[in-house]
Amino acid sequence: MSPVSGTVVVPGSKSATARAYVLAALADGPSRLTGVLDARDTRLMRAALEALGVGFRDDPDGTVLVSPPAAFTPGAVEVGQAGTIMRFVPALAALADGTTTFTGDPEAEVRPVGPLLDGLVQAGATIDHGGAIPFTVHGTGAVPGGDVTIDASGSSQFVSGLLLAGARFERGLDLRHVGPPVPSRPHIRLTLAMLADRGVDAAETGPDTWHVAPGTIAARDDVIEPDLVNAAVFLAAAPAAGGSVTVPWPSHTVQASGAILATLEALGGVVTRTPGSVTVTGTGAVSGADLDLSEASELTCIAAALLALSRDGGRIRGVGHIRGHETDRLAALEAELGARGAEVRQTEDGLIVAPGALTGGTWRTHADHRMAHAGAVLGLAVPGVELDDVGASTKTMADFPGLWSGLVGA
Ligand SMILES: O=C(O)C1=C[C@@H](OP(=O)(O)O)[C@@H](O)[C@H](O)C1
Ligand SMILES: C=C(OP(=O)(O)O)C(=O)O
Repeated sequence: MSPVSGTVVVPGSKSATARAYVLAALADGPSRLTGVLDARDTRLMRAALEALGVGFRDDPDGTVLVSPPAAFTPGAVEVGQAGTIMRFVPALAALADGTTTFTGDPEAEVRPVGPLLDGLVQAGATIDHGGAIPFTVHGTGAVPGGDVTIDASGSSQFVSGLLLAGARFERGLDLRHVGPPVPSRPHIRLTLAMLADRGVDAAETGPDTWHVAPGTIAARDDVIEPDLVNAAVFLAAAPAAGGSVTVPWPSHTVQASGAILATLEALGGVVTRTPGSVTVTGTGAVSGADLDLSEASELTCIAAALLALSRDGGRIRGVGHIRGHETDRLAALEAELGARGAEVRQTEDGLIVAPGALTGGTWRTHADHRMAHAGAVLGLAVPGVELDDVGASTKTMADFPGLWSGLVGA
């Protein structure tokens, strides 16, 4: 593989777009959003909110005007595979007067959602559920709120899903987590930051407790940052193939910027920052590493692919909960990297990756966008790796193949 060289403009953040749509739907007036992600997850989020009575208007300048309804209407919500929809929208359905059903892809039906729904029930909502999709929310037009205790070790989105709507509960929300550590903490910080931007009095009040005061959520025009996790896929091409990749990168962000860049650096990338961009340079020699990805578990798939390309291999810790992501990512990585010749073993909270003589062949994406990214990264250094379904990448990027071939030229 010849070295890569180029700049990639990555679309808007999935996580920020989902929050901006939900908060605009809950707000006290219309919000204009710029730079939103247009991919499967966010299209389905719009459709879900539309089903609850929220208005969307796409303007010619690319901005989206979101108009909240006077009161949410009940409807049918299709989540696809999106954790953000299955965990963020139920609270809004509980604020509607009537019954809302939630259905999704077969892969979504094995993703955990029980603690979030139990939390809403503790807040006074009525929900029929068996801990997973499909489930039914019987809204009464109001949620009493108050004290809620859940185990959010399965997903930070259980916390975010309650915090986002907590101000609209009659008594607000006092949320406590009890259980093993909550993963993906930067995503909770993103939730709190976006609530603060909208005038909501919401804060982490202790290591595992959060308070949201009751009140209005102010409408706000907002500009969505690029998706830094998706940017990492392109940056990872530099250590995998050698060369240099630049992406626009906000100077100040509450996305997991530090964890993402530290991970790429640990794997052999040389990171250079300028105001507004990041460049990663590599030699094609990937470094072995022992990585704690509990703050940035979405990086696991590309990190495991890079470790398989390294001379010494390494370990990934702190990501046991990703067995409940779009697929069981630890099992999928063990299977696909193993099939290509790496020695990969699951641990309780991650993976041990020992390099082997890697060979080409079919890389199954397991209907998971981040598995598609991992296969693409691996294929830069291993001839003949073929993804069975690059279409899985449309979950969070409408045109990953176009952006990828624009960078790597194939
Ligand atoms: O709130 C969010 O936008 C997200 C939170 C994280 O979920 P987990 O806490 O389940 O890892 C992350 O992995 C997911 O891609 C997006
Ligand atoms: C886990 C992910 O997504 P979701 O928002 O569906 O949980 C992900 O994008 O890696």
